[in-house]
Parts: sequence; C-alpha cells; structure tokens
Amino acid sequence: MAHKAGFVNIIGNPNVGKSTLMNAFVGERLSIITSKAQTTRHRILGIVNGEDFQVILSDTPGIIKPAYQLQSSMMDFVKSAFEDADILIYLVELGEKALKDEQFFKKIVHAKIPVLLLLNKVDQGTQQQVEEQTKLWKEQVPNAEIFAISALENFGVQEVFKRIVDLLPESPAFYPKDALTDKPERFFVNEIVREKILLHYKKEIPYSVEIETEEFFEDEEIIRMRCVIMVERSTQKGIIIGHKGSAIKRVGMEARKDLERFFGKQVHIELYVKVNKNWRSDDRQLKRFGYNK
Ligand SMILES: Nc1nc2c(ncn2[C@@H]2O[C@H](COP(=O)(O)OP(=O)(O)OP(=O)(O)O)[C@@H](O)[C@H]2O)c(=O)[nH]1
Repeated sequence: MAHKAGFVNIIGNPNVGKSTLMNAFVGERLSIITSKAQTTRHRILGIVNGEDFQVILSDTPGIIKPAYQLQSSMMDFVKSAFEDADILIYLVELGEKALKDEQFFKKIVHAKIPVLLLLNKVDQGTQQQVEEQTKLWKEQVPNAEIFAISALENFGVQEVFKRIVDLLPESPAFYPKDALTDKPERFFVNEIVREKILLHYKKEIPYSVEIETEEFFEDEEIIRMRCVIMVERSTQKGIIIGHKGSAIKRVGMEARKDLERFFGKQVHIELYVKVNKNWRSDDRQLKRFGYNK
C-alpha cells in the first residue's frame, strides 16, 4: 500500500477536550508538547507514525495573522490551518451552541479540505441529546462528517483516527520516522525552543532560525542539553542574544519550564547562537532538520 502523510489541524474552543483527544490519539508523552502559551503559528501537538502513514497533528492558537505566515520557500511543511492542512478537525463539546466567531465559522463551512466535526464528551449526555446535537451540527456545518466521541473514555476515537488515515493524501513522511523513534527527545526540545523564539521575537527573526539539539545527556536526577540556534546573519545573532544576554536567557528559562514538565525531571539547557549563512538553501542541512521535501 502507498504511504500516506499529512497535517491535521485541530480547532475548538478552550476546554472542549483537545488535550484529552491528543492523549487518546498519540499517548501521553508526545501530547505534552502542547504548552498553553500562545504562539504565532500553529504548533505540532503530536505525530503518530504507522508503518504506512504519518499523521501530524497541530493546532492553531487564535487566528493566524497573514504577516506571520511563513514564507513558503522556507518551510512548505508548515501549513496554515484553513488553507493548507489536509484535514480540519473541529472539536466541540456536547451542549456547545453555535460558533461565536462569524469569520471562523465561515472558514470552516467553506473549507476546501475535509472537515471532521467531533462532538466530544458524549459520555455526559443521553442518546437523545447526542442525536439532537448531531443533527443540529449537521445543519450548521453541512460539509462536515460528524462523529460522536468521548475523548476521555476513548469512545469513537479510534474510528476517527482510522478515518483520518483514510483521508490522508499519498505522501512520504514529512518528519523522518527514525529520528522520531531514535531521538524523539531532541526533536521535541527543538520544537519547544522554536516555540519560545516565535513567542518572543519580531516576525523576521523566527523565520530565519533553526534549532538543533547537539547534546542530550540524561541521568537519574537531571537532563542536560545543549542547543544551537542557527541564524543567517550576525545582526540576527545580536537580536537573539539581546542586551547582556537577556533575550536568550528568557527563551532558555521558558523552554526549561516546559521541558521539565515534558520530561518530568530537572532540566539544564544551554543555548548558543551560531551564524550559518546557508542553512536555508543547503539541501543536506534541511534534510537534517527533518524538512524532507
Ligand atoms: N466527561 C468528559 N470529560 C472530558 C472529555 N474530554 C475531555 N474532558 C474533560 O474536559 C476538560 C478539558 O479537557 P482538555 O483536554 O484539557 O481540554 P482542552 O481543549 O485541551 O483545553 P484547553 O487547553 O483550554 O484548550 C478536562 O477536565 C477533561 O477531563 C470527555 O470525553 N468526557
């Protein structure tokens, strides 16, 4: 069978059960990547690999401002929620009424990609309620396939996952599967550091950096890691570091907090910045970073 891969973007109001659903999809450890911080682009929540598929689940905190969208030349694999994801999941909970944001609503209804509307927390309602609401949502979002699920009780979740894989386009994996299985820690460290950089620097900076975790040592008490932040120009290096190192220190502190939560252990993270003029154009480097185009 041909290999399938793609991006699934999950949207929904706070508290509808996104994290719980992620846990049900990918297992606790990977899903902890979601920090509550708001970033300017969507985040990878988790990646589920199978022998012949790779599902990359992400979410979009808030509406993406066009100015923040990544240049397509840089990372084609980072796709915006409504335009380029392969599948859109709209997660609602039982009892939730119409969509609050008109714009948002229109985008879902007119999405050019398959929309799966998941009515979550059905364990809290009666059969009749579930049927009524399914009907209601079908009227509101006629383009969606509707699934009644309980993320908490893992009811209906595997059917949804199966449907996702069905709908995925044929494609090689976007992230090297072996890197994720051999060194998943480093992958997530990179993602977390990247997220902090997106959070704290003006838009030009995040799009010209790349992160690589060069060292990663773990013992019983502590994990020590060393990451290089690669930029294209020396002026960018100065900005990343900030006055007397204040900016990079903040990135390190915040990344450490997330990483400690992620690994459940004390973390020591060392960040340094390196200028590498060609990282974007050098195919081999791109490959190393997992941009496997
Ligand atoms: N009864 C029931 N509770 C659920 C279900 N799914 C999630 N919850 C609960 O709903 C609450 C919110 O779930 P989360 O998974 O944290 O929701 P979230 O959408 O990630 O929340 P945000 O981080 O605020 O976006 C938690 O208390 C969950 O246990 C479900 O299927 N049934």
